[in-house]
This record gives sequence, structure tokens and C-alpha cells, in this order.
Amino acid sequence: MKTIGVVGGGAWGTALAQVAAEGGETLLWARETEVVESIRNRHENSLFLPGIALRPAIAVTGDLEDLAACDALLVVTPAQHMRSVLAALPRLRIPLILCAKGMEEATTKLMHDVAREEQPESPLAVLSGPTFAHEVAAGLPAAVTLAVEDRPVGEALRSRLALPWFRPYLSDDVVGAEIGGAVKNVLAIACGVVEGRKLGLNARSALISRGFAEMTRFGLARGARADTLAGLSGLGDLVLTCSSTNSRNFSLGKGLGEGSSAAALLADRRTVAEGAFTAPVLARAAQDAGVDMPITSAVCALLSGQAAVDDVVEYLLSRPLKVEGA
Ligand SMILES: NC(=O)c1ccc[n+]([C@@H]2O[C@H](COP(=O)([O-])OP(=O)(O)OC[C@H]3O[C@@H](n4cnc5c(N)ncnc54)[C@H](O)[C@@H]3O)[C@@H](O)[C@H]2O)c1
Ligand SMILES: O=P(O)(O)OC[C@H](O)CO
Repeated sequence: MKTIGVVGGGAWGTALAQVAAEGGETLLWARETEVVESIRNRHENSLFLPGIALRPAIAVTGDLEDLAACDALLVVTPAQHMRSVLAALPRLRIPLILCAKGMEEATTKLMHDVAREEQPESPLAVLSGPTFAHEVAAGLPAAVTLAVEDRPVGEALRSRLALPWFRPYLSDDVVGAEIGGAVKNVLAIACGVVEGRKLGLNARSALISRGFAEMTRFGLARGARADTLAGLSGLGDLVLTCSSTNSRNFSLGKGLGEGSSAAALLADRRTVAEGAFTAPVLARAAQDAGVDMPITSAVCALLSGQAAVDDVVEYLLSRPLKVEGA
């Protein structure tokens, strides 16, 4: 696998291009002309990942057709744009590694279901885990789940992408890897609310734990494996994203907890807080699957402006006392 293409020049696509460029040729497609020019002329993505010197080996293009010559593609476009970007690519037969963390609004589908519909001849993989883009782009150590149904394809992708400081762990649980990444973004908004409302570290830890129970219930109902949900792409990413204002989702929740409206916090932002899109979709999917997800419901009520922070906290704290694990 010589040349890796990267679809999407946001922060995470750019960081993954850094990883791929260490192991060989890398071609990054960016949608914004200013990103293409910034990378081509200054080896920096000044819009989405400023201050990081990019490897000169990263080639950049604004033309999706150029990606057809690559041996595999990392697809790093936000979840709500995944379908349109995959549809705009030429028909491919190379592995697609899906890196977005979310569910499609119109259909409640996961990304690999969307990709299978738009690029039916490509083998699919999911790369997900606890990875802040700026840390990976700077070469700090990280580990991810690389979920691939076809083991030989997975091994080839792993050997092309693995570095001493970037460790992909192989899995065949594509559904589990995706559900962990999608659900943790919604839970991170809830943890941000706890931070913004100054409810304390005990409350945050309780929320992570009960949020993980929620993720597990939903994941198992959708066919995920428990060990995947407890791994890097599930619990690992949940802990990272619920612990730092480096997370866009956690920061969004913190703003809500401090009293700002979701509309004001989301207006005009160029970077993506996937949890804001995933929350209502996840609530619908949970209802369809008959799964109780009270924290997700609470986040939905806050984002839609239907409930105030204090009402949501009251709702969560007044639920019937339960048996743990039941
Ligand atoms: N940033 C991270 O640390 C990180 C880490 C792991 C996974 N992810 C996931 O990667 C995905 C991409 O996030 P990011 O952080 O790279 O994005 P970003 O917030 O840095 O940038 C926004 C991206 O959205 C794209 N975009 C905006 N409108 C679009 C449209 N109409 N069609 C296609 N693309 C459009 C932009 O081109 C840009 O690539 C998300 O699903 C995110 O959850 C991000
Ligand atoms: O900034 P966030 O909240 O999108 O989180 C980034 C990554 O998903 C963390 O693994």
C-alpha cells in the first residue's frame, strides 16, 4: 500500500495525513481553497490546525478525482457530509477507512452503512479512539481501534499506518467501533455541562460511568461487542473527551452549563461538534431499539432549548434508584 489519500482537510484529516506521510506517499484533499493553498505554500493548515508544521511529503489537492490513484483512503469528513463526499468520489475498489464519529441525521445510519451504499465495491474499515488531533499531529503517543471485517485488509492497513507512537489495535467489530465514537460525543456534552455548572468531579465521574452503561446498552442492542465498547474506541475515547476543554463537544456542554444557548454556541463555528448532530439521531435510534438513554435525552432537551440546565439536572437526579448492572 504505497499512497494513502485523505478525504477532508479538517483538524483530524490533517493529523492523520501527518501519520500517513511518515510511512509513505500521502495525498490530502481539502474542500476549502484556503486550506489547499496554506498547506501547499506554507506546510501548515492555518484554518483547522494552526501552528503545526506539516511534513513536506504531504501533497494536497482540491480535486476529488485525484484520489482515485491512491491505494486506500482515510475518509475524515464530518458525519453529516459523509454521504455527499463519498458520492462525489469516482467509483472505487480500494479500502476506505472511515474516521468520522457520528450517525447520519436523515437515516440514523452509521458511517459504514452509508459508505456501503455509496461505494459498494470498496472494503470498509473504521478508525476510532482517544485522539485529539493536535496531539497526534505533533507526534505524541496515541492508540486507536482499527476495525475491519476482512482480516488481511486490516493487517495491510495496520502495517501501512502503524508508527512507534501511533498504535492501531485490530478488531473485526465495525459496529462497536463506530457506536463508541458516536455516543461518546453526546456524553461529552453532558460532562461539559457538569463542568460549566460547577457540579463537581464526583458528578462528572458518575456521569461517565452511567454514560458508559448507556453506551453499552445501546451498543449491545445494535450488535456491538462489549469488549469493543470497553476498549479504545468506546470507554477510552469517552474518558478523554469527557475530561478536557480540548474537546469541542465538552466545550459546547460547558458553555451550556454556564448559561449560553446552544444556538449562540453553534452559530458561525467552522469546526464541528459532532455530538450536537448525533444527540437527536441517537435518541431516535435508541427509542427504535427500545433502549433507555436518559443522559442522551437530557442533552437533546438542552440542545433544543426545551429544558433549562437546572431542570435537566433535577430530572437526572430524581430518576428511580436502580440496581447497578441491571
Ligand atoms: N479533531 C479531532 O481531534 C478529531 C479526532 C478524532 C475524530 N474526529 C472526527 O473527525 C471528523 C472530522 O472532524 P475534524 O475535527 O477533522 O473537522 P474540523 O472541525 O477540524 O473541520 C471541519 C471539517 O468539515 C468540513 N466540511 C464543512 N462543511 C462541509 C461540507 N459541506 N461538505 C464536506 N465537508 C465539509 C471541512 O472541510 C473540514 O474538513 C469528525 O467526525 C470528528 O468527530 C476528530
Ligand atoms: O473535539 P471533539 O469533542 O470532537 O473530540 C475529538 C476526538 O474525537 C477525541 O477522541
